[in-house]
Amino acid sequence: MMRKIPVLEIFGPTIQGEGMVIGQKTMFVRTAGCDYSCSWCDSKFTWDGSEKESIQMMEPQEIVDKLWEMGGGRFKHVTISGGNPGLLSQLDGLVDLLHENQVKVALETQGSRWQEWFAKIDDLTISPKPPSSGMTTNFETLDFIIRSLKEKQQGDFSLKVVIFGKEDLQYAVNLHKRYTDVALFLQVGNDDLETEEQEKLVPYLLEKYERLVDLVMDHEVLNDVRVLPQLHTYLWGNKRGV
Ligand SMILES: C[S@@+](CC[C@H](N)C(=O)[O-])C[C@H]1O[C@@H](n2cnc3c(N)ncnc32)[C@H](O)[C@@H]1O
Ligand SMILES: Nc1nc2[nH]cc(C(=O)O)c2c(=O)[nH]1
Ligand code: SF4
Ligand SMILES: [Mg+2]
Repeated sequence: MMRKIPVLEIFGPTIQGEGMVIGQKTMFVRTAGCDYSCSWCDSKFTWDGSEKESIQMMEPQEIVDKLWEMGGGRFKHVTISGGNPGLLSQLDGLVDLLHENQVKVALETQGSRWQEWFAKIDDLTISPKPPSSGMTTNFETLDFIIRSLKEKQQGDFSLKVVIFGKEDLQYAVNLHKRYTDVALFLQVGNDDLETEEQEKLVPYLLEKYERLVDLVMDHEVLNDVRVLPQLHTYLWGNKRGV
């Protein structure tokens, strides 16, 4: 019997608000559970136990049925995020099933675990965590993942680092030097995860975006990077399921 997938949210269609395919119309499947506990995680509910009761154990076909129920004929792209979907070997079946239905598949993961099914992902974002997260990168594992992707990956992949300050930027610089030929995206960190006052959040985050752009413009190593905001926060603030 196929192992079921722990799912916390299925939503969309919406736009991918981050990274390598920003703006892409997509559905989201958010899995439960993470091996990290980033201080600024905007999806803590996936791993802090607060929504344990809402986790649904689903077969790939049930997830596909739900996607079609919600998205109808209005999507061709599904993003799997979490939590860390990279913990779940059983996502292999979901990726295949989506491809059989002519749907492209993206993945958001932090690069702490490898799964063979990563090689089949169309748009794969690896987002290693900088010092502000409180997490430590295992570079042996990350080297293995990047090497495996270079050898096997059928789609595109990129690195994305969330930046909260100068130490994080230095981490991104070191990452860029280590993996020079992998596309690198720098993303503005959101440290106001609680506010519902979107009219205040947007100018606050825009200001942070400008500061990050300034820092990157002045940097001699960061000459081939893309600097992005989390676009969805500009539209919907800290709202969930968008
Ligand atoms: C919630 S995580 C889930 C996927 C995976 N665990 C990871 O971290 O890549 C999705 C993306 O949101 C980013 N993210 C989480 N909290 C954030 C915050 N407060 N500000 C900006 N980006 C954040 C993560 O770095 C990651 O790139
Ligand atoms: N619109 C939208 N774009 C996103 N990009 C990455 C997200 C995530 O939480 O993984 C996310 C999300 O939750 N919503
Ligand atoms: S790795 Fe991703 S989901 Fe896990 S705690 Fe960090 S930001 Fe949150
Ligand atoms: Mg998010």
